[in-house]
Amino acid sequence: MGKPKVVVADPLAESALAGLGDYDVRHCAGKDPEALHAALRDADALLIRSGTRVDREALAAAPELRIVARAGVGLDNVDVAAATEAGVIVANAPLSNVLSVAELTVGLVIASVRHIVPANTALRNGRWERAAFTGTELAGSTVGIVGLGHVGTLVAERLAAFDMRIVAYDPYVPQARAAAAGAQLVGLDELMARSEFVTVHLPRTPETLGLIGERELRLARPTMRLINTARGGIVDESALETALKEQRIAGAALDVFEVEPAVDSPLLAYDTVVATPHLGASTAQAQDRAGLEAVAAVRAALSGEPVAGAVNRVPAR
Ligand SMILES: NC(=O)C1=CN([C@@H]2O[C@H](COP(=O)(O)OP(=O)(O)OC[C@H]3O[C@@H](n4cnc5c(N)ncnc54)[C@H](O)[C@@H]3O)[C@@H](O)[C@H]2O)C=CC1
Ligand SMILES: O=C(O)CCC(=O)C(=O)O
Repeated sequence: MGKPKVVVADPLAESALAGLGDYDVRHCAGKDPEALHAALRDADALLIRSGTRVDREALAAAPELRIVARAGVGLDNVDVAAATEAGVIVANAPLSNVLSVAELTVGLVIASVRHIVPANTALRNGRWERAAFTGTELAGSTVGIVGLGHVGTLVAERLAAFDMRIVAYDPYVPQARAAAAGAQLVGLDELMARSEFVTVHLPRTPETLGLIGERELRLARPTMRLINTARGGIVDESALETALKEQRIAGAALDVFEVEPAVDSPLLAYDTVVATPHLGASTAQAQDRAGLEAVAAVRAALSGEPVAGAVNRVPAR
């Protein structure tokens, strides 16, 4: 029997790749379905980040596959139900990068309200404009956190240190847990109406797609700034663009988009939008942790041991 075959379909930290030395490792461009399907033909394990879509077709192309290991949190790019039917373990690294996402979120809040990006652009273009870029202090303003899970809680704790009031919408979280994070649970409509900042920390599911749409944005204050470091599509981008165009909200800070790469997004045309290319997890520390956890999951699955981070149960093979 040869070495188990492990396909690496997205860029992973070197520290993680070092843990695959005793396997037959093949790299492929996971965003290209043809290349992915060809690489999966005799693969025992697949390592991915957010750039690779593991759908029913990809699973059908992988008859030997035993595990899909996601070096990160979101599993919206993996058809977990189809994997379970096919007897393939799906595992993620649920805490690996949440601190990095929370820190980027705080950065986007400040960048947005203090006009850091347009002020930088103006200065580089020879314009010393101070009055145009007057901002607002965070202290005393209200932030609405949509989704009070791992990232949402870290964001709440950090923004509380700026003396902000924290309200949160999450029907699955008990009041006591919200209170421990310094947040008051409210309904989504109340959150939209009360907040100067609304920050989204939900998984992308059929239930959350379009959760913040035209109706919700119409409840917002004209001073509201919307931050999304979770997933594109949870905020309806066309409704967001209309709200920005009509100046019904003050701005948005976006790390994620409905379609990525989002180089052609019409949202990029607005000075009131700060945008980053899905960088929430892009720190050295988060990538080391995510990659190492995903590799540990692969090693466990290929040796028939229990897989930490497995999100489904499949019969042992
Ligand atoms: N920008 C980036 O690079 C990254 C983005 N993410 C995204 O952030 C998301 C959140 O991450 P975590 O906080 O770790 O997840 P989590 O699972 O800890 O928290 C999600 C929260 O959303 C709540 N929720 C689920 N459905 C809801 C609904 N319909 N309405 C209101 N609340 C709902 C859950 O109760 C839970 O508390 C991930 O699913 C992922 O898509 C995660 C890591 C990196
Ligand atoms: O670096 C990545 O793969 C993106 C991280 C992410 O979006 C996640 O972990 O859910």
